[in-house]
Amino acid sequence: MVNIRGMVVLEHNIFIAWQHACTYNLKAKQKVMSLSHVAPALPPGTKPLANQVAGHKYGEGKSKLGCLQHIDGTILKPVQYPPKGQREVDFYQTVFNNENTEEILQQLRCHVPQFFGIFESAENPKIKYLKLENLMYKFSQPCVLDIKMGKVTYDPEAPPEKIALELAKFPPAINLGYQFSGMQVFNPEQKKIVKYDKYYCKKLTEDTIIKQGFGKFFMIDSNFKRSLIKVVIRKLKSMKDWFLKQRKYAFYASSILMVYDGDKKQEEDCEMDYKSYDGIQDNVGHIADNERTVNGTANSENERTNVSAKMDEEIIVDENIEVKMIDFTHVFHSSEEDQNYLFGLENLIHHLEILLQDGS
Ligand SMILES: O=P(O)(O)O[C@@H]1[C@@H](OP(=O)(O)O)[C@H](OP(=O)(O)O)[C@H](O)[C@H](OP(=O)(O)O)[C@H]1OP(=O)(O)O
Ligand SMILES: Nc1ncnc2c1ncn2[C@@H]1O[C@H](COP(=O)(O)OP(=O)(O)O)[C@@H](O)[C@H]1O
Repeated sequence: MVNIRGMVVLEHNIFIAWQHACTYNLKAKQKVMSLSHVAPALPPGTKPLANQVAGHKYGEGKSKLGCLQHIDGTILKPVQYPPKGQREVDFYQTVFNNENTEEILQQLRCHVPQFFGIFESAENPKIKYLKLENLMYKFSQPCVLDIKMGKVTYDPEAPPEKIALELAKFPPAINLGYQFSGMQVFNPEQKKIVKYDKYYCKKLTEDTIIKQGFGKFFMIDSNFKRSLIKVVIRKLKSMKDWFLKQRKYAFYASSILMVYDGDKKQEEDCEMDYKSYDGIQDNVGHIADNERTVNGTANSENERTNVSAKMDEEIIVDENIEVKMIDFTHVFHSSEEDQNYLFGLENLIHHLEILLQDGS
């Protein structure tokens, strides 16, 4: 049966979007084409991504397209309308192209989810998906935080209307260089997930983001996860090192996703002496600088064993949290330092260090 009211609303929406397209650009016109009032059939072995905290969700929004989870442990992210979708496809295909031997691209791989190619299902070959590592897969109760990076979140091709929209979304981003898009935390005492949606995130300010943002994510009030925060800081510093070296890309509106298991007790005594870690990390496979004797040679076999034992401990803690860059729909080629992203990254590191100092 034809639902007249639904049809009228849909036609009205298409008309509004069409007007928008005329005043904006071709990109918006292509969006009109992808408007749909029904969710597409799910490819076999998939379901809507559970625990997704931000972005396009399956069955919702204008396109009804969203991330799916596959039983094989990957996620399928729909390729979005042009040019957004193609930019993200190009990005992953370049970074994971085994024939490309550029060191800077190979170094980027550890900071993004693994990419397993483009997927399409026989049922609906029009919809293409990026097949990606599911960063939540190994966790039984994932606590998830999506942080959108950059003081500027509109790309160089954005029309004035999109610029205005982005500036209005979260004005403190100009000073912070990042913003929370969404998060969820599992409370083990109450055995329930607490969700903080985009409306909660938009209310955060420069003054509240450390305690009401990161503090909630790491459950500062009940079970403050110091060891996890230290690992996050280290991973972010490693990301920063990559950004200081790279002159390939400018990342706009890209996110950092953090995931840990809310059901797992994070052992404080798993922590190693954090100060000694940098030396170890920079010399993987070698003896750390600060573990050497004054004449520069390693003390003894015992010390070698100590260092590798410490590294093993840290690796265990390291695996307890994922910190990866996601969402590359607004990535552009650039031969300059990405100061926009770096500014946010530096603030992020600094704010987590403050949380660590003041939190307990
Ligand atoms: O087209 P854009 O680039 O403005 O994309 C919008 C996104 O902006 P971003 O990619 O982050 O710059 C925008 O992202 P944010 O909310 O800013 O994180 C939304 O996802 C929006 O979808 P919807 O209107 O909420 O269904 C997105 O709109 P649609 O892709 O759904 O049209
Ligand atoms: N590789 C991944 N592993 C786990 N969850 C993911 C992954 N990629 C995205 N997500 C989830 O989906 C959300 C939206 O992802 P994103 O790539 O930003 O999509 P969009 O382009 O629709 O905004 C993230 O906030 C996160 O919750």
